[in-house]
Amino acid sequence: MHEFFYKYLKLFLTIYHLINFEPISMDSNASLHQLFFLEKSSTNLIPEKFIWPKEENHNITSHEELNEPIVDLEGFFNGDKDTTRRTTELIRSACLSHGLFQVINHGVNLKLINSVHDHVKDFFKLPIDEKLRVQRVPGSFWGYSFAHADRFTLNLPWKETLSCCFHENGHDSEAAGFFKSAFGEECEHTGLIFKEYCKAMTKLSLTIIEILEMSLGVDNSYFKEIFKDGSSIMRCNFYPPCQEPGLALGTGPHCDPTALTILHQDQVGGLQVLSDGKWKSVRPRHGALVVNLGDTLEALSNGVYKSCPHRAIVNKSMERISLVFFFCPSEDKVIVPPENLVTTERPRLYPDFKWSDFLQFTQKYYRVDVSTLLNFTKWLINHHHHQTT
Ligand SMILES: C=C1C[C@]23C[C@H]1CC[C@H]2[C@]1(C)CCC[C@@](C)(C(=O)O)[C@H]1[C@@H]3C(=O)O
Ligand SMILES: O=C(O)CCC(=O)C(=O)O
Ligand SMILES: [Fe+2]
Repeated sequence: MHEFFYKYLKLFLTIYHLINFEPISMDSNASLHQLFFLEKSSTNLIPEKFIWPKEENHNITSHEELNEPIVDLEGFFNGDKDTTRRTTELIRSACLSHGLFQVINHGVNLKLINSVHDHVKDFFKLPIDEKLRVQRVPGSFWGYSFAHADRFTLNLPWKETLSCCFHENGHDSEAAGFFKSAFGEECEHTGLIFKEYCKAMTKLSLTIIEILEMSLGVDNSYFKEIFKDGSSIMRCNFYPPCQEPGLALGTGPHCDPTALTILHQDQVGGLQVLSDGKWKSVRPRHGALVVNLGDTLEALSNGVYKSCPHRAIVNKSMERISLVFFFCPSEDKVIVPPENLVTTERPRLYPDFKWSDFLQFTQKYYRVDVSTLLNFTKWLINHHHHQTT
């Protein structure tokens, strides 16, 4: 199968060459991104579709680091009052400014994290034709996607992704079944590991939600209720090396539309946050997990806490993997901030909405960026206006 594919690709390249009268070599170092999008840029080494506007990709060489808190959760888990108060304060200050912090002693087994990384790496090393067998179909969150080329035509991200969904009370073997049916019996194990990882992430997400409730003085469990029975998204990003790291982006600037994101990055680094008008790097730390707030949490807190604007840059020589867990509310719960966060000085910032509608907006009508929530709000108001007139 593998050989057949490359023969086919070579044939395709030859035909392309004949049509274009251009010297083209089957360079074994050329990345798949290069080979798949043969529209050549006249001046650059990468295809035009991967080149982002100047204002998005500037400052790539700046090495300023974000000064986010590194929060140790051990004291909280042990029920230590003083430490818990300090933890809550630390998280509050990060959420008031840019919405990102890291956690250590988070209770997630480091062996499990490494094991997911190994499986993910093996998956992305498979020949492209095998990966395409589990290609994500539009509207679904299951499967493989290559530069999102099936969804977008411009500003393509320099990455491949593998995604799945996770529902606490879902079918026991959903992920296991997906891998087994796609790659055969021996891959059932990969699915089980994914499932275990998502379970651990859900547990940690609920812990963090509890701390966020305390930090906002919200009645215990108001937020928690909204997440009961929700279906979350797990996404693995693979960023191949890129000859023009200053022109491309691995993941473009955006805020996650979801509520809470727990991210594990390898030691290569590339995650950046927009803070005080500058892109700052989030330094990879062994064993730590990066937590950031998404738009749904900003709406839930009536704008008190900030959804974190971030992106991922690419690297000239190293590949990079990040494991991202997007914690989502239950589909039909209405996102309304609790009473104590709505006052005359701070009126409602966002209208009521259901997570299912917001998710649909991001998949059908809008490409997620740093202004998704604002534009969704406008869309909702417009939509409502049309329905009532
Ligand atoms: C609801 C979602 C849309 C995206 C996947 C989940 C959570 C985050 C979103 C995303 C990852 C943010 C960056 C841009 C995006 C297009 C991507 O690079 O994958 C986003 C996802 C998407 O629309 O599929
Ligand atoms: O890979 C990263 O570090 C960031 C990925 C990201 O922001 C996302 O998948 O939403
Ligand atoms: Fe993100």
